[in-house]
Amino acid sequence: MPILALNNVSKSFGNKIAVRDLSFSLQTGEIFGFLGGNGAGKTTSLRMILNIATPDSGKIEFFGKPIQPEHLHNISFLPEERGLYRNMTAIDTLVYFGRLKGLTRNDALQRAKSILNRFGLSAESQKKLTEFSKGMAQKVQIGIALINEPKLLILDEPFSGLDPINQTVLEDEILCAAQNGTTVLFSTHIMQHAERLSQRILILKQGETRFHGTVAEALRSVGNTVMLTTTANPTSIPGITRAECVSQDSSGWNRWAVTLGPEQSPSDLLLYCTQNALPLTAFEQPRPTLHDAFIHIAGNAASPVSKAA
Ligand SMILES: Nc1ncnc2c1ncn2[C@@H]1O[C@H](COP(=O)(O)OP(=O)(O)OP(=O)(O)O)[C@@H](O)[C@H]1O
Repeated sequence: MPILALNNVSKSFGNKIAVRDLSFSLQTGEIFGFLGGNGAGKTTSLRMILNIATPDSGKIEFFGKPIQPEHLHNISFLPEERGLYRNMTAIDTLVYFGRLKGLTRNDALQRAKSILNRFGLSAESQKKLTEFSKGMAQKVQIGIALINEPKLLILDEPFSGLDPINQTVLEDEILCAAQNGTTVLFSTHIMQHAERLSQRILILKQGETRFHGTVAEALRSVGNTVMLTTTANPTSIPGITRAECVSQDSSGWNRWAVTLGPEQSPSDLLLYCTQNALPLTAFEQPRPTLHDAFIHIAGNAASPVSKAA
């Protein structure tokens, strides 16, 4: 049985459809990337999952049932809008939330110390949060989400505001939690995190699901792109759907990004180039990234074959 299942969930604000017919389910221990541009509907969806906002239609179930108060001990949420009791110390804050989530005082204290240590905050454990920087306070808030070792961890933009070292610490925490059986649902604008962490992703655009599948499937959707450095204009080569001159050289050797149609392979293109004596100094096939796939899926519609600038 899935830990969480959404079926055709929709929500509007006035005339604005924030989320339309959202459906997905999460299995134990998986890391699911919930992606979309600004205003795509990610936060609204996460708020509906947590019963903070009510869907207009559709069904959301935890362990096969509508959300119940007892589920809340097994779910943690890092909201996009962070807020803490600033007059408490870091350690007291973590222990307080650990106790609220049902831990004994001793367990809460041990876990709080371990979390502060992992996030490099042991020396600051007795300092009040008023003395903390934004990023340090965010690490405490992430610690609050982790302290009960939840079955489902929901993180809204967890990497924003963290420096690169702490982003890596958080990636490791997410991977470690998943290895221990926690299911992780996280939203992000930073595709590198989603590519490294997620088994499956969902991409929203203006409330609509544009993609739902594995990272490998998303990468395949970009299609084959080949980089050519040539003095010729490749726009008329048969089988290519798009050719964009990405840099020009005064000697006439221009670099082109060429997208191949579904029937065309890079080796077909290379054969065509050699058989037709196309002057070439470079022929590269870059691996697409999730960033490329995201732009392809959630960006503007692909433009037709474009000529050199
Ligand atoms: N309380 C609200 N009242 C009116 N409109 C809202 C409200 N909350 C969200 N919206 C609208 O719903 C849409 C989705 O917003 P949401 O905050 O879910 O997007 P998001 O994907 O989390 O965006 P971002 O990445 O910028 O945080 C937006 O058009 C937003 O203006």
